[in-house]
Amino acid sequence: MLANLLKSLTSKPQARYTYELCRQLCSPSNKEQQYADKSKREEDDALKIEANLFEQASIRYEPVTAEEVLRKNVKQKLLKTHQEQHPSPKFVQKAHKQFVKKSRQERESKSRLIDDKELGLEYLKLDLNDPRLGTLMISARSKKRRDKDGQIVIEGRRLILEALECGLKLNAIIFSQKEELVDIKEPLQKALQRNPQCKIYKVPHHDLKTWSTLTTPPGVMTLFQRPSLEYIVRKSSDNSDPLPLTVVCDNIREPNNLGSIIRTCAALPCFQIVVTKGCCDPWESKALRGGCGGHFRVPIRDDVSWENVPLMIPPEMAENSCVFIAENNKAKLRDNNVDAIDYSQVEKTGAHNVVVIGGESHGVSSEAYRFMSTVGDRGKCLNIPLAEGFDSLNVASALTLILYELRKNILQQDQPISSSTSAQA
Ligand SMILES: C[S@@+](CC[C@H](N)C(=O)[O-])C[C@H]1O[C@@H](n2cnc3c(N)ncnc32)[C@H](O)[C@@H]1O
Repeated sequence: MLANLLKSLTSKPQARYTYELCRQLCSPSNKEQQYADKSKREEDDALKIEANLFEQASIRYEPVTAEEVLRKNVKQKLLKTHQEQHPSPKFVQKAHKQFVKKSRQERESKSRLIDDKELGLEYLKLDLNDPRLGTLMISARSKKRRDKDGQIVIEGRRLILEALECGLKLNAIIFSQKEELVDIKEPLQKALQRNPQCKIYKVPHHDLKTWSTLTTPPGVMTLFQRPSLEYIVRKSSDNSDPLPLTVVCDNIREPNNLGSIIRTCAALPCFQIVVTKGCCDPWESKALRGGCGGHFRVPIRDDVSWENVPLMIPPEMAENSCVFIAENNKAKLRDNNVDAIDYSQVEKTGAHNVVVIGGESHGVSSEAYRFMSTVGDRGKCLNIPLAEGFDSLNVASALTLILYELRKNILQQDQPISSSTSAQA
């Protein structure tokens, strides 16, 4: 009975030690025992050497005696308990992943597919904080992912209609109130026929608020595929004859301002917009909102370095191009040793015309002045006179005035600057 009790305890290290002690005490003769111990030690040593040899080799060492198997199991059990009490970062990461996966599966099983006959749409109703919404929105909100995946976020019915009208590919519709879709259900249905993979989620308004960039988010948000430059170039020349005007945005950091600039350029319409490095992202949600659909109608060349700006001028017109800088800053004019003329006094425009507009806090850069100097006398600084005490106009307002003045000149002028005039210059 005692032997059985002791054996049952051998799985625990302390009990095993007690068992060994008892076994020694209960042994018949000390000499016999010493002999048995010696041979046991020798056997243990031999096994250890064998184990070490196997550890070095590619063959795995496996215990050969029942006692060793027992010892190995105890060791593994202790190791497991230690890992549970002091988990490694890798273990924690794996456990976290499993947890996220499990909770996602649980949520997915909870969400319901709704076939809405009134809207003629089939959508998934998601619970609060469903990770599928987060995954979708992160890809469109980060600039890096936006550039990679080419997705843009468009909020509000009016802008969504603009995008649909311009034939952009619809990738997702996220809404919180069904009423928001009633008015636009037909164009939406048409867009869905073009892309049946489009995801449609009805989400709690709180979730929509979390991902909206607007203070009062409308109840509907969409993800569209950003149109390619080639697509817009084709569309813009199909729709109307653009004026020979390129607007270069220099240091524009405010998305609302960039949006307004794009809106004006599309309204004119200009030939293209060049957004130099250092400006904000024209495809950012606020800029898109400020653009009122202008983004889908005028070609935008984004993230252009100043050394590449001259390459943006159509080559066949490069010889006969004018460069205009909108300037309000007298110190900069002095530093660059140039005079400004009144914006309404432009006498001649070129076969192509570049207008540079500066940023809210930095104004026009020195690179812009260097660029203007490359066209000699066909480069001019334009100033809009302001009342005493006023430094400047808002960038979009200043550009609008200058562009419409140049438009008047271009339309009046039948012929581009003659080569003799430019030679005289
Ligand atoms: C809001 S202003 C700020 C300029 C900046 N703080 C500076 O002083 O250089 C931004 C840009 O709008 C244009 N702008 C504003 N007011 C103007 C004016 N009165 N005449 C010509 N351009 C003007 C210029 O291109 C200017 O760089």
